[in-house]
Amino acid sequence: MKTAVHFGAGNIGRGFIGFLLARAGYHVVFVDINADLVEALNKSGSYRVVEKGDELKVHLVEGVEGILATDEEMVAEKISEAQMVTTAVGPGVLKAIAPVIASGISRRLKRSSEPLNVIACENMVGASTFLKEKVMEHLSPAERQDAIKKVGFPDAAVDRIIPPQQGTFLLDVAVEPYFEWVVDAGGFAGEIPPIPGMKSVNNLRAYVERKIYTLNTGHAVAAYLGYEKGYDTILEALQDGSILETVRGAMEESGAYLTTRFGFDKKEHGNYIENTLRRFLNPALKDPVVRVGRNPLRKLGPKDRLVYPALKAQELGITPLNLSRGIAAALKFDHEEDEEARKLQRMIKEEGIDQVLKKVCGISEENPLCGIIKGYFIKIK
Ligand SMILES: NC(=O)c1ccc[n+]([C@@H]2O[C@H](COP(=O)([O-])OP(=O)(O)OC[C@H]3O[C@@H](n4cnc5c(N)ncnc54)[C@H](O)[C@@H]3O)[C@@H](O)[C@H]2O)c1
Ligand SMILES: O=P(O)(O)OC[C@@H](O)[C@@H](O)[C@H](O)[C@H](O)CO
Repeated sequence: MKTAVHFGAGNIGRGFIGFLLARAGYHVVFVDINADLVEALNKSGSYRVVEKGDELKVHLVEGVEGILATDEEMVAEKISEAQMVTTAVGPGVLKAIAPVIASGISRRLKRSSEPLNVIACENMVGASTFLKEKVMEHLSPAERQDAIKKVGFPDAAVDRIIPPQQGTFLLDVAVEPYFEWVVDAGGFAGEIPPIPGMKSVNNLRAYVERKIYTLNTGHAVAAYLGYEKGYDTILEALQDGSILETVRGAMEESGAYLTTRFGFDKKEHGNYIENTLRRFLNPALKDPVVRVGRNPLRKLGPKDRLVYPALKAQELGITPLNLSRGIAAALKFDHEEDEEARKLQRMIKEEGIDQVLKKVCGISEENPLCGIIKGYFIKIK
């Protein structure tokens, strides 16, 4: 039987990637730092994915197991026997899992010449390429030469909204019906494995940028403006007409960049925006604004969902007022339970807003955006 080792038995791990891999006939080995999840996976060996759309659909995922991430010996051994390694741990964790992936690859190269593919399924442009760089740092020069031929790291775009779970059974996952997993066809080692639901394309960059700078852009603006106004969920935030208008405006500003850069048809892109908004408004998804706004330092980064499209729109001669409004709200995100939010607020207090815009967002004082964002920031109570 084919084996897939998946890092991160969280929402995307169980509800999306692990689910598709198991459905394609892989024995899925979940690696996680959460001992309760690992224990539950080993105890039951199965869980349910519940699609919450107009109607309810329940899928049973069977033949799965769990390993604690700290059991590095076992993790490396499983990787050495696997055909696929996937991740959904969050972009900030990729560096930490690179050594054990390298150790598994090193063992495998000694035993087999079969190809292995490693796909980082994270909200980050070029996540697998980044993971590859980190993994290669832990291989010897000879292993690196070998790995370049036998181990693929295709980049990917992953899209399925999965909020935190509220059910009574720890492993069950409630998901929206929609999903899209798109992978760079040119990045695979060996044949592209046939996994129903995974689409391989030659223009991945267009897919991944469209997803992150549309869906995640709009989502983040909704989360930060919603948090600012005291709403709990994305649905509540978007039922506020003024927030909906800013969210749509921000997606249109990033859309001006995306349609110019990738040649998407403007009408079709408009439909993509409206479909995305409809997904945000799914009443069955109780998606907290604090989940969608999590890790504000990452989300305010120069390549991430808010600042990058704002700078790109600016290059086209557009003043991205809605994105700037979203950035200002993100800078105010002070959710106590979020470590990055606490750090961000400390930085603003100690270093001032100009320094934070420069250091975190890559927006210099000379850039007119700096003044626009500050103008909004000052007005937020
Ligand atoms: N939830 C969504 O709607 C969604 C959709 C598309 C993409 N994503 C992306 O998928 C990734 C995962 O998101 P999620 O919502 O599933 O998060 P999550 O918090 O539900 O799951 C992450 C899992 O990774 C585990 N983890 C953390 N450090 C680890 C380590 N060192 N080794 C192994 N496991 C570790 C955590 O314990 C957790 O179970 C993120 O990059 C996110 O941006 C999320
Ligand atoms: O996962 P993050 O923190 O990068 O972003 C939060 C949400 O926007 C995100 O998880 C979406 O729900 C997801 O990207 C939908 O495909």
